[in-house]
Amino acid sequence: GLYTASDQIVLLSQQNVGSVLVNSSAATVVEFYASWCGHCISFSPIYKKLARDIKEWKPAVNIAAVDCAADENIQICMNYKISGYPTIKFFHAYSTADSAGVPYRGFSRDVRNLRQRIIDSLESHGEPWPPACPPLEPTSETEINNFFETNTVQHLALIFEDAKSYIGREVILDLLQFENVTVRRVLNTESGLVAKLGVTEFPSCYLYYPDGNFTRLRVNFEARAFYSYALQRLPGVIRSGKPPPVTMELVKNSTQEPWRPFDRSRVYMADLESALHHSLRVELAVQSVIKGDSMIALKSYISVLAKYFPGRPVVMNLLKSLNSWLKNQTVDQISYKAFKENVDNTAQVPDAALPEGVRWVGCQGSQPHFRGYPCGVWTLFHVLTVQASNTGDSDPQEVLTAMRNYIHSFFGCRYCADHFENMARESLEVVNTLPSSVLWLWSRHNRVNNRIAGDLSEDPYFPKIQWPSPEVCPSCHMLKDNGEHGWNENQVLTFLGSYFSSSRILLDYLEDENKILKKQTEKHSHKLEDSLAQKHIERIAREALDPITTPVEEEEEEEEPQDETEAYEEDNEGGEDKLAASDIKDKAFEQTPRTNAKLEEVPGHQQAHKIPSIIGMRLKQRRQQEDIVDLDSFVNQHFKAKALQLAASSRVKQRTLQTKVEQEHRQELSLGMELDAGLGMIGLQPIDTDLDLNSIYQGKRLKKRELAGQYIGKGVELFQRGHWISVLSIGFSNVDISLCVILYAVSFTCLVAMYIFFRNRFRRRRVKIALP
Ligand SMILES: Cc1cc2nc3c(=O)[nH]c(=O)nc-3n(C[C@H](O)[C@H](O)[C@H](O)COP(=O)(O)OP(=O)(O)OC[C@H]3O[C@@H](n4cnc5c(N)ncnc54)[C@H](O)[C@@H]3O)c2cc1C
Repeated sequence: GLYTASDQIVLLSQQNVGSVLVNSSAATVVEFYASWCGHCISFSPIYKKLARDIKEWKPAVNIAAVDCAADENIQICMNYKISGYPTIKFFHAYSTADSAGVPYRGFSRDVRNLRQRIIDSLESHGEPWPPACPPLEPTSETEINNFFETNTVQHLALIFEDAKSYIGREVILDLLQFENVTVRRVLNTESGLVAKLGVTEFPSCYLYYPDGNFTRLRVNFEARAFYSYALQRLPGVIRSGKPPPVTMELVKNSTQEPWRPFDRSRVYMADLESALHHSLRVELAVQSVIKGDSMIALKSYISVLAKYFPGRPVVMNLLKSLNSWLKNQTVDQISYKAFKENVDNTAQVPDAALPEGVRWVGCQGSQPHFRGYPCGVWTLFHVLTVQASNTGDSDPQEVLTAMRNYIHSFFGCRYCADHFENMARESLEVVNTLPSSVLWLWSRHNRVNNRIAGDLSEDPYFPKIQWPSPEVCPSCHMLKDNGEHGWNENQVLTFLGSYFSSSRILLDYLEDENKILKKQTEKHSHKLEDSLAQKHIERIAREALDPITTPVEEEEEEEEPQDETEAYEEDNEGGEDKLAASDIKDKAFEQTPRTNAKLEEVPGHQQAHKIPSIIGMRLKQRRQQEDIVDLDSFVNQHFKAKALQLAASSRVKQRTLQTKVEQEHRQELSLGMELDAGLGMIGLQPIDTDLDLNSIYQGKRLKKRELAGQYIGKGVELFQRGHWISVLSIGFSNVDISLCVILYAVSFTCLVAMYIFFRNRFRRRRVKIALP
């Protein structure tokens, strides 16, 4: 069909037609159309616009449509005697089942005329007046004088106008979903009231209070949109069913974070960085492997970020290194883990980091579930479109396409993603200039605002409005010749250019760059330390898997490195050489998937592998410790022996069952069990086989490596537990063991000597007694 549910249009079908059109509390306007009909296609944008325009009238009027070209709907269209398309019919509230609706013959292709026609239809409803529809007739002085005797609302708004004007009735319906305000229309012929309030302009709007005081409503233009906007924002006026916003409560808001005061007319870098953090470290993490469309989306997203994000140098360095790494990926898929290592800058590109965690400022919500990330995404892409347009020579669709793809592939709210995709499909291709790309995103964002205004997801402190409001940008709004509200797009463009410009972005509440880098270095120190420990175990496991090409003594013969950096580098190189000789011939255990080529694009990358001195020191200590831990080596040898046995059996199995994935799984399982048994033999608890070594297992030998990895994983665990292996919590050294052996030998010799001494003595005594 030509419409979707996101168009604020009820889609009629055999299932719902009865409940929507028959005995409903709301009146319904229905378009009967055929999706193949040219007139219907060209009318559909007007009908959608009408639905958006009178969205607030919903309790009184629904907008619906039915596609008569769909087989399943033919019967509906026959029942309503539809003979041409498009046909529009009005169904009064509480219509009966035999009602055929009132046709709008020769209806206008103009939203304003259609809206007024709907008001005429509503007014033509006989008695009793439907309760869902507010009174639309003009009020009188007597009624106003007695109004507060029977009503408790805070505000009474009076719209003075002539009899032909529809503004009063439109505003009454626009305020239908709001509490604490009542709107009535007063005709210019109501001379008593006109004189009492001194009204000279028609239309004009006055607020009338219980004590008889009154004040004129100040608006930029005396028109429907301005009255409605201003009245909806009066103090105490709330959407039905929403809690009233209380400023004090917001300051002690219900989120865990302290409230950060902010200027609503500015963009905050903290929001943009928070959006990046959430997007790159949380939202993308859902896909463990990024491939196909997602890979294209990710590349274009990171590319526009690297190009246009107006970030701090430290963040820009990170985005650029990430972009070059992604660009150099020749394979059509990557693991999220590999990507994340780059986001966390494990290669330690100098002065490059993305702060971790979120600090919402302009995107703070009054409750944890409001605002935050989606607000950050919108803000981020508005900033990017404005930045791109400032460059002057970019592809007008570059940022929008990146956004479209990102939202399509990754945005967690799938419902939102589908709607956004519909909008993009509908009109993105018409964007052919940089200013039009800025305006496209602004107007589509406003469509979303219109659609979700009043939804549960709306933060009552930050209501969805058609943005920017007349207060924020008066010149963006204008009155068209027909009295309708219009946008002055040139002014809007100027406003957006300034609002989202990099020079106006506030840097308040940002984490200090040095702190971010320090935190990152500390994190990497721990990671490197762990990886060195892991390398040690890998070596043992490799020896276990292939003792012929990797002599066991090799480790003992290694020379002490000359300095800390060397120690790390030698260790790295040695590991790779030995790998080449081992049974696992290809580079299964490369520690970082990042290639050097990509780093070259980032200034100063040469220092990337320089390890912090703290790591080197720990490395030295570890080597010295190795010399005295004999029981460690005992455990390692024991493990080697066990691993050797298992590896031999795994090789045999693998040769015969190479391609049978299922059987490999079984094999892994049994190996795990055997290994657990082996660990049991050496007095350790069986350990989890769930060690996550995916990032170092690449290429076609994945399965084979996984098997080896099981051993290495176990080894790492063993190493961590057994490096200082203890019996009854006591550590033993060479000297301890030697003393034990000597003591044992001495005590054994003493016992033997005593035994011989006493035996000889007893023998001699027996000989004496036996003699006469
Ligand atoms: C692509 C996308 C699609 C979404 N679709 C849906 C959906 O279908 N349903 C749903 O419930 N939620 C949807 N959301 C979430 C929703 O739009 C809001 O982001 C969310 O409710 C938070 O609202 P907010 O009050 O922070 O303001 P947001 O709408 O997030 O706006 C953020 C900030 O941008 C500025 N702004 C507002 N309007 C405009 C504009 N027109 N142009 C430029 N700047 C503007 C304002 O300063 C505002 O504070 C979507 C989000 C995104 C990113």
